[in-house]
Amino acid sequence: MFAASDLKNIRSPDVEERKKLADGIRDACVNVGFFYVKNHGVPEAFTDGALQMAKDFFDLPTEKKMEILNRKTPNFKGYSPLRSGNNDPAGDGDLQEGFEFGWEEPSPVGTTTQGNADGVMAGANIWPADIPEFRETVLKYYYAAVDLGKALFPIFALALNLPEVFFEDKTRHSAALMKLLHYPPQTGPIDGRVIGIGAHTDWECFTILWQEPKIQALQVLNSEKQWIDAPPIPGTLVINLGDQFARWTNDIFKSTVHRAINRSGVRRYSIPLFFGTDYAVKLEPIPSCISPDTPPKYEVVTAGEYIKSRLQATYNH
Ligand SMILES: O=C(O)CCC(=O)C(=O)O
Ligand SMILES: [Fe+2]
Repeated sequence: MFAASDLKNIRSPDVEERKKLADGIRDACVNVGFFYVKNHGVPEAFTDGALQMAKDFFDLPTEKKMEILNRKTPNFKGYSPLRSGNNDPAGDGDLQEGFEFGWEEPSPVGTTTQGNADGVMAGANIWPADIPEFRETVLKYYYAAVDLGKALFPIFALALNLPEVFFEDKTRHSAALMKLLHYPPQTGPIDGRVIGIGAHTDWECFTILWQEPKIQALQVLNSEKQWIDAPPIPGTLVINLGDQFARWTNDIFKSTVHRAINRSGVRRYSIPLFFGTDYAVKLEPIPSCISPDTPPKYEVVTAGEYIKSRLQATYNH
C-alpha cells in the first residue's frame, strides 16, 4: 500500500527529473498521505548516533529527566514523561516518553540561518546536563533531516502544480521540531486506551520519521478504516503529511491517521521531525484546491495558532 520514492534526483538541475519525482510523490500525497523515501541523503551514522543518545537519555534516573520537564519550560521543549501526553481524545495517556528540541543557532547547515521562529514552541532548547555529547550528536541528525525537509518543500509545490518557490517565503523560520521517543513494550492484554501513541494526525506540513529497525509498531488507518502496518524498511525514512498541508490543500493532500503499539517485547525508539511553515503564516487554501463544488473546509488560522491549540489539547488531557 505504501509507495517508496527514490530521492536521488531531489536536487537534480533538470526540472523534468524533479517533476517526475514530484508526480510520484503527488500520487502518494493524494491517495495515502504516507510514503517511504530512499536515497534521502541522511547518513546512517547520524541516526545511529541519535538512537544511542535516545537510549542513554531514557536510561537516566527519573529525577534527572524530570529536571528538564517540558511543562517547566516556557516552550514545551524538554522531557515528556510516560502517559503525560494524550494524542487520541478517546485515549488515557500515551505509553511513550519523549524529548523534544528545535532549531538552534549557529546552524552547520548550508547557507541558511533562519533564527528563532516565533510562536509557542520557539526559543531556547534545554539539554540533559548528564550526557555531554548528547546535544552535538542529536543536532547532527536534526540538521541533516532539516536539510531534507527544506529540499522536499519545492517538490511538494511541484506536486501541487505550484511554482517551486511557493513555500519559500512561508518557511523562512520553519517550525522544525524533533522528538526522541521511547516506547516500553506492552505485553498481555492491552487496554486500547493506553497504547504507545493513540490514533492521531500530525499537526505540521509533514513529518520525517525514523523508526528503529526490525521493530513493528507503527500503523496507518486506510480508507476502509483498517489499521495497516508500516514497518521500518532498512535505508528508508517515512514521510507522512500533517494537518497544515491538509488545510493548505483543502484535503487534497491527506493528513493520515496513524498510531503506534509496541508489542515486540523489547523497548522501541523512534525519532519524528515535525516540519511546518512559519508560525505567522495563514493556513489558507491554495486557490487551485478549491472550487464551487469543493468549498473551503477549514477556518483560516495561522500555523502558530493551530499548533498551540493542538499542544494544549494534547498535554492538558
Ligand atoms: O513512533 C512512531 O512510529 C510514530 C510517532 C508519531 O506518530 C508522532 O510522534 O506523531
Ligand atoms: Fe504522528
